[in-house]
Amino acid sequence: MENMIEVQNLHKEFKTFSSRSGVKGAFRDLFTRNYKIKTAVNNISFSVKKGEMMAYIGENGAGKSTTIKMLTGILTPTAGNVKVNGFHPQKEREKFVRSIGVVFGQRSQLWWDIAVQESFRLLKKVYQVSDEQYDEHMGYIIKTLDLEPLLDQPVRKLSLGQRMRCELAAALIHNPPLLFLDEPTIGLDVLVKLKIREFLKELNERYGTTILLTTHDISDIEALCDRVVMLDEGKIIYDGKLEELKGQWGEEKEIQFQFIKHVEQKDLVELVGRTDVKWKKDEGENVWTVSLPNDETTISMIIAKVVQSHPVKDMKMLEISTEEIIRNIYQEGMSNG
Ligand SMILES: Nc1ncnc2c1ncn2[C@@H]1O[C@H](COP(=O)(O)OP(=O)(O)OP(=O)(O)O)[C@@H](O)[C@H]1O
Repeated sequence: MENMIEVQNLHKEFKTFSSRSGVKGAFRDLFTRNYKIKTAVNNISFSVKKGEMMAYIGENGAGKSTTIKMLTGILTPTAGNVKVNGFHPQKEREKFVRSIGVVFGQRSQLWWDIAVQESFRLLKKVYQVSDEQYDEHMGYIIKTLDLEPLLDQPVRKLSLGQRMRCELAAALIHNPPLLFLDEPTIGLDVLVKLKIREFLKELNERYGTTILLTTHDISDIEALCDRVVMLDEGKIIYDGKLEELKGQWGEEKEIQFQFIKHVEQKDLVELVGRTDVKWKKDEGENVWTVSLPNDETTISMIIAKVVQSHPVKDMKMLEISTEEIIRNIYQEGMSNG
């Protein structure tokens, strides 16, 4: 089997009921309820190859979680077919669950009050992992994620970054060939993010683990995924390489300046005097953002000019979020779906 995930014409609708107001309304609700149909995932098809690392992105409410819930067997599709690691996630639930690992940012696999080590032992039992397998595989995971100092701590005492590393380890106890990650680096500081990315890359190389992740952090995708599937209002609007997607918006870069003193827009515009360099006022005192062509000469020229003429308190390159990519694609009318 070449594909780890096969999705055909997958569709999910939610029925949401609304209540009518007043006594009369409540009375009428007794007999007929008003309901609306919300299509969360709209007839999508895609497949993921064994060993592939794929980013599944889209704005809030695009339908990412709903898709992943169907792929992991938590939700039943309204229509369509799903095959994951050779299983039907709902029909063969028990066997299926043993073949995947899941890390959902908000939900924890670990028990709050007991030591990390104890949680690992319980999960080892649940997944029926042999001692040898555990020692070999988890020994590697614990070492690579640097968990040794955390093993005796109760989970509630861990920082977010420490907990995320433990969650990852917990999801991998049975060394599943497929890993689902929902926002694995959200809220983490840069060093922990880097560590987690490094780890996932290594895992993929060592075991050929297939990884499907959702993220709002473009650098997660850059570091890990060759392929991006982008969802909008339940439909796939892009499926391809990040490079090509970047080509559609990558010509622009944004830099944010916080000036020490008040600055007028016309001063900034005159300073640079180019039409492909645009300034906008941002929230915060004396904060301005410039968008400009993404080439090094232009960028350093503009930074030099600005800093020479207006004392700067702070300056940062803005990371482009996937939301912006999507917005840009719309604005430029480049969606190909
Ligand atoms: N149980 C539910 N009942 C009704 N509507 C739902 C339910 N779950 C999701 N939806 C709706 O389906 C749409 C897709 O939601 P989903 O959670 O899949 O989006 P998402 O892309 O994961 O967003 P986010 O990035 O915010 O997690 C949304 O409009 C949401 O309101």
